Amino acid sequence: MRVVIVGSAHDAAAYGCDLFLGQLHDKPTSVFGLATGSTPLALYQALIDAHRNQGISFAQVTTFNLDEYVGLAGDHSQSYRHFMQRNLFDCIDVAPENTHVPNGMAENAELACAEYEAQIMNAGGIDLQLLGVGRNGHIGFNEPSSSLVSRTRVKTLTEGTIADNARFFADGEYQPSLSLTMGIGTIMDARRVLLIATGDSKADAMRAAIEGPVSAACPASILQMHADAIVVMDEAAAAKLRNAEFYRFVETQRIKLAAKSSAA
Ligand SMILES: N[C@@H]1[C@@H](O)[C@H](O)[C@@H](COP(=O)(O)O)O[C@@H]1O
Repeated sequence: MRVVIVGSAHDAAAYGCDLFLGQLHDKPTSVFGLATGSTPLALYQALIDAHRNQGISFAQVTTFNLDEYVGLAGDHSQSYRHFMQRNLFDCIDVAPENTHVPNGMAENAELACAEYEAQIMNAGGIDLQLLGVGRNGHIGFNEPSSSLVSRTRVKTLTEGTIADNARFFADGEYQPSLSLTMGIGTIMDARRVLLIATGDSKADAMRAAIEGPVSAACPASILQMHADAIVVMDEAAAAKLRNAEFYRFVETQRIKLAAKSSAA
């Protein structure tokens, strides 16, 4: 696991944007796994800026989102489909038919989940999966106690997650308590995983994920078992890491090595 500590949320977004653009340069038909929530917004804006100001094209890209609320149609202002259209897809040249979000209105949710898995497989798998993290260490909507080998399925949200996400819903507005989410096994199948965490509310989750045991009690800890996982966080989210200085040293050495090999 590459652990990268940067100065701010903006720096974390810039680091993530570089990884996305590097992947896109190497493979214009890249398959990207995408996340929602407030953390990815700055990264998505950086991708939009790259499209608008550098002419970066996403026309051959395919995307799969981590999750969607059960019971919200794609045009509902609080659905994750609507979030993605508003915050990324409507602002770049990705082909609408190449963007995929689990169907929160599916008559048969189990079948919809199986179809989602098949779509990911038919696309050739995910090249780069973006993750945020919940304050309890959840990834996607895989809450603590989720099987570490789970696939896309319906999951019940914890009270804490519902409370954390209530800020996006008006008083009295229906807020779902169920979701369709890629499983932890689905996420781990991605060839590379990038988790971004910012703010002090994520410090406990990051310490558990990076320095704790691999455990369903902290789903993000599974990234310790991924061959190419990168965790980028700001100082606030890194505040409780015991070995922060070592991670900083390792990253500076990695950058030097990369510079040397590119100069060779
Ligand atoms: N399903 C999403 C997760 O994918 C996201 O990582 C988490 C944290 O969101 P934020 O980035 O707003 O803290 O919120 C929700 O639970």
